[in-house]
Amino acid sequence: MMSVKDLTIQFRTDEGIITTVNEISFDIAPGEVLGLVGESGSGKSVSAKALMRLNAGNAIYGPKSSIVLNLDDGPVDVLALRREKDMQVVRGGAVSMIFQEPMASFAPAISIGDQMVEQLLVHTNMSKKEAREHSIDMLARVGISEPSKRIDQYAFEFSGGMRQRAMIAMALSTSPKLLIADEPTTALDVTIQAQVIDLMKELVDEYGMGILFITHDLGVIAQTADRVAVMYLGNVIETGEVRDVIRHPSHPYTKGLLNAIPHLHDLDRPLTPVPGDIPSPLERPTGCVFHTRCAYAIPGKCDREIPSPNTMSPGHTSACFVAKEIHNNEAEAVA
Ligand SMILES: Nc1ncnc2c1ncn2[C@@H]1O[C@H](COP(=O)(O)OP(=O)(O)OP(=O)(O)O)[C@@H](O)[C@H]1O
Repeated sequence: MMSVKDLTIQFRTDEGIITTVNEISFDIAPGEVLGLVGESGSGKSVSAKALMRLNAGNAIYGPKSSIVLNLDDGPVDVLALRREKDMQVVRGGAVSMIFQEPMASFAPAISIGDQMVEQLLVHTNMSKKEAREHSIDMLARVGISEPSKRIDQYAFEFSGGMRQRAMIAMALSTSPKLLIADEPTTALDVTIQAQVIDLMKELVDEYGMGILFITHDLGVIAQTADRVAVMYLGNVIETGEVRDVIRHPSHPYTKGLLNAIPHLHDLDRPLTPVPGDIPSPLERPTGCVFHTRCAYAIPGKCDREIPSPNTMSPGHTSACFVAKEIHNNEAEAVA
């Protein structure tokens, strides 16, 4: 449904041109949840914003980059959209986005209902009355009680969890084909986080839409996504079915992310986070971008050559020179 190929995103800055996303490719099928995971600064949000053409004006898309959204009435070449009016299809129409901070989605001085109705008037053929009824239905659908009263309230009158639900209701009210969820549960406490994740899963089943779920937390990805793409400094370094990647991580970075997650059944297990910090995009390392933090780095090779994706199993690839060894070791450890 959404197909991203060789997407490169650079920004013009005072310090020069920086590359924040480097030739990444991924597809999302209807009813599928693709998790995009990586540390802060790895390029997850700028990739997601590209799908909605929401990056700032200093963004430059590489000449080979392609983003195609397949709709019932034909494919849309997202990067070729020029007029603001044409971009509406990927901004709240066929593509919707929910954010970590729901206040970012709601204007503080306009009631939740007026905002939901306005969005429906822009993106659908509904009358005002139909739009209001549909909005009330959507609020009820996401578990907000007394929706016909609540709809006239303002975002500040809702609790954090309710605001998150209202944002999901608003994002889904236009029946998008693709929902982009950027750290939607990070700011919530764990019980509400679980409720929101369950709700999103139900809605995927019910509406058959695809979800791009962005987070730095592989634990959340394990609960939500079907497939995962792990990003590091603008590159997708490992991708595959979630279970495959979590059981047999085949890139040192993915292994590092997994080693940093506490396990409730083994609280004595030491947590070993990836050492060091992600380099600035102004100082992209040569060779494999991860070599400066990698325990497996081979001097003279990893700092010079760029590893291509290696296939570990169908659909599971890792861009690392020692991917096979890591994969096999992990397989033995699990056995
Ligand atoms: N308009 C811009 N001009 C210059 N650099 C930018 C611009 N927008 C984003 N960047 C840079 O792009 C890089 C990737 O940012 P991005 O927000 O995609 O990371 P992220 O993986 O989503 O991190 P986080 O989890 O913190 O949101 C960062 O170094 C950021 O500073």
